[in-house]
Amino acid sequence: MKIKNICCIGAGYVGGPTMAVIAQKCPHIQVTVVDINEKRIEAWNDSNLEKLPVYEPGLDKIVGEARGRNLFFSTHVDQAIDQADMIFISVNTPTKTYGKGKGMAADLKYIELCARQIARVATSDKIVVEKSTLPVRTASAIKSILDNTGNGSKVKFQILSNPEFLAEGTAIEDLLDPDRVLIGGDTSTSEGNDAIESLVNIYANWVNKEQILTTNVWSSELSKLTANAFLAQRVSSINSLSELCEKTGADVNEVAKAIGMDSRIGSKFLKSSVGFGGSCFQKDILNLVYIAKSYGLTEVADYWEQVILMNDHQKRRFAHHIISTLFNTVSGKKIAFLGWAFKKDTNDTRESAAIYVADELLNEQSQIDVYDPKVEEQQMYTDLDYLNTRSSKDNREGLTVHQDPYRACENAHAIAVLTEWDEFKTYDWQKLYDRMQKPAFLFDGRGILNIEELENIGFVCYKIGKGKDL
Ligand SMILES: NC(=O)C1=CN([C@@H]2O[C@H](COP(=O)(O)OP(=O)(O)OC[C@H]3O[C@@H](n4cnc5c(N)ncnc54)[C@H](O)[C@@H]3O)[C@@H](O)[C@H]2O)C=CC1
Ligand SMILES: O=C(O)[C@H]1O[C@H](OP(=O)(O)OP(=O)(O)OC[C@H]2O[C@@H](n3ccc(=O)[nH]c3=O)[C@H](O)[C@@H]2O)[C@H](O)[C@@H](O)[C@@H]1O
Repeated sequence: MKIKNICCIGAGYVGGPTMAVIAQKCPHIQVTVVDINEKRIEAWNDSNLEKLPVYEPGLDKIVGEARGRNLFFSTHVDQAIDQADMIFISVNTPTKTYGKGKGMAADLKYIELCARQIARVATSDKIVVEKSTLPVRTASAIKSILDNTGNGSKVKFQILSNPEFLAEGTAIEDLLDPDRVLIGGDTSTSEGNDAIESLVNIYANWVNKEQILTTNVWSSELSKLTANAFLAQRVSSINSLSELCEKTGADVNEVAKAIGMDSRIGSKFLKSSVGFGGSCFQKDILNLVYIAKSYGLTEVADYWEQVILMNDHQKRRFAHHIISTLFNTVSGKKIAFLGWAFKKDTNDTRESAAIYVADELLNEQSQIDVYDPKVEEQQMYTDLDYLNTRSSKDNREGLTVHQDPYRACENAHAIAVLTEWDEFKTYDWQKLYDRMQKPAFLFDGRGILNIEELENIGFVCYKIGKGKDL
């Protein structure tokens, strides 16, 4: 089947950039991204490309090129579903906050709503593509809903799994030049194979065929959770050793380099940090743990859960190290945070380590002053309020947001680097030092600063994973 019209449900961090790239690379296909969030769609349609709801280097250029030509953003979900030959479901699949599986299982209510809506609205055959990250075997639930509700008895549906592997901050690079594209489908029927081929042909407009991998649906669904679990496990592994480095005089960056040169280990994803964040690692591992538990695989579940426990420990120990270094009290002391986003080059703050470190310090009555180049003030308060640790008013009193890093650090007792934004390395650190309380403490939670230079200025420094010479 030659695809002429694509609809994507969900205009978020995945739906927006993914569809923008498909539209740019396939000018012969009309792509409509729909969402129930009117504000988000308005922002995607804003004539000022700086106001797109997702900040990703290079995204504005691609949207600018394709929008209005063959890329559209709309709130008319039914209409877009009806007109499409292929529908991507790219809605959020957060961790459940209620009922069975609370705090672990993926909440599939948005997915189910999409499936029911597609079944209700569709008047012609459709290929439905799971783009969201889903528990293994979700496709069978989607199929059952599609076939048994709405117009399901009249129209035919094929379900594909096409998980997304982009990382935020490098989404456009990752989409334009992916390591692989994974497509799972019903390989046992000719209709299933045709559907797989239709999606392969879309990606083949810019991705080498050798990099387009086709599998059965279950392998595809499970590969996505597995990939995120492996990636997060590497971060927790190196972070666990950062603590041992600090105790023994080793330097975690040197250890990472030494092990990473072994081609069997590889050098990527070995950067020790204040803990991984982002909307997916924690949620997807918890989901994996839940699935393993539901099959009675206790050892498998416990093994992966440790990745999360290690990450929680890393965030907490960074906060506690600040407190103990500042003579065991931060009450009334000003601590400047450089960075709030969960990584550089994104405005996304979901599960960012900064939120949890701030929460611990606010519990100790610290005053926090934050500067982040891309995160908006309101977002920071929303993040803290979401934890429900204290009142909204107390969060606003405890945390002040700045547009200027030098202002944020004025009179601070300590600076903590929470995100690895490149611009932090270019600051006039002497100027920052001069404006701070003394002793001026610096806690580099990302290992990006030149500690020797800072110590020469007079800072008292801590760098994650760097032990002192014994
Ligand atoms: N953020 C990332 O970097 C990656 C995310 N993923 C996965 O992709 C999925 C989406 O993630 P994000 O884009 O980050 O989420 P998001 O929260 O940014 O976007 C999801 C959008 O779906 C919309 N939505 C929900 N239900 C809807 C409905 N019934 N009809 C229309 N719109 C609806 C929401 O309003 C929201 O704008 C998740 O399953 C996630 O695990 C996968 C790879 C990377
Ligand atoms: O499913 C998803 O959502 C995505 O999750 C991650 O992407 P993302 O969370 O956007 O960003 P990463 O670069 O993976 O970073 C995640 C967290 O780990 C931290 N990290 C990463 C690498 C590292 O060496 N050290 C480290 O602390 C980052 O600072 C960040 O907080 C995966 O890398 C993507 O392949 C996947 O598609």
